Amino acid sequence: MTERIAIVGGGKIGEALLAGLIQSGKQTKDLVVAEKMPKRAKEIADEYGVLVTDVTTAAEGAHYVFLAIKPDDVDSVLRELSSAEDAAETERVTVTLVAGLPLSRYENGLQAGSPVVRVMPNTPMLVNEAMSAVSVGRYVGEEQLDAVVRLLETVGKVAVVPERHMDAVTAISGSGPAYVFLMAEAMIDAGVALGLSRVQAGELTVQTIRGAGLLLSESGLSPVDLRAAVTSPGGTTAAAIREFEANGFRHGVYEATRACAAASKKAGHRPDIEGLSGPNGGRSDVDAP
Ligand SMILES: NC(=O)C1=CN([C@@H]2O[C@H](COP(=O)(O)OP(=O)(O)OC[C@H]3O[C@@H](n4cnc5c(N)ncnc54)[C@H](OP(=O)(O)O)[C@@H]3O)[C@@H](O)[C@H]2O)C=CC1
Ligand SMILES: O=C(O)[C@@H]1CCC=N1
Repeated sequence: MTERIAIVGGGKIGEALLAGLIQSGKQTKDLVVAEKMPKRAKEIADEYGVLVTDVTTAAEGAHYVFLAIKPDDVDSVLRELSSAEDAAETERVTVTLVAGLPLSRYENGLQAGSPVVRVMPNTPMLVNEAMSAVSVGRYVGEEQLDAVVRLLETVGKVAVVPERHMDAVTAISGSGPAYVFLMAEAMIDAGVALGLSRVQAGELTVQTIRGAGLLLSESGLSPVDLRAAVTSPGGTTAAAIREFEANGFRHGVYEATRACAAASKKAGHRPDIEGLSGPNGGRSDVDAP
């Protein structure tokens, strides 16, 4: 039997998931998207040839419902999903991609005993190169977890992590692509400042990041060894690295990822979001403030 997958939210990450699943061979008839913005709904339907509809219709008969919505939209979607609990024999697994919000939040919002998996993916999913970290809710069976992991593996790599690590994961792999793109932007601007054309600086930068990424993932060598191999004694790279260090590059990365993890943790604490209770906003995996 083919498995039907619903994606609620056709934004950036919802589209990345949809595109990745289609590229990996999923049939469009087994995919459905719920998107509330009419313009965006039409774009998704035209581009990918999938049914784009409302949450209730999308969830009907779906084996997996992926939530790719912003935290503020979660409560209303959970209410819709809960009241739309279908009569089908298949048990639906809810897979949330939302940053910050704990599993308990969904388990409390859906019907009692609903299986929920929390995932922190990233946008390279668009080209089947995602890094997805997965935490498992308490009502998820082994087969259900295996099935979600298999689905996510069609669009990249998957790691299963304890939920208490999700804020850190968000700071490294969830938001991580943005740091790399920021580095690319800065290198292109720097190339222009050194007299290269923007097009040429772009080509040099993109291929350098691509090549360095492949070397890092395929050579089996550590970043320390790979950097040392570029850094000839008394040479040009050493001059550049000295400036990076003097300008606090490493410190900047520590501080930026700390701020990111804190923002993720804060999302799980927000008292203004209904349904949260207790000092940890319903979370059992964080220390009381
Ligand atoms: N972007 C990324 O790299 C990553 C994002 N995430 C998580 O994914 C989630 C979505 O992020 P992102 O894709 O960037 O955000 P977007 O704003 O691009 O996408 C969210 C989409 O969901 C739509 N939506 C909201 N409520 C409903 C509803 N009830 N029914 C149907 N559609 C709805 C929104 O419509 P409207 O605009 O009209 O509200 C919007 O189009 C966030 O929670 C984020 O934490 C996780 C990992 C990486
Ligand atoms: O910026 C955000 O909130 C989302 C979560 C991880 C990446 N993007």
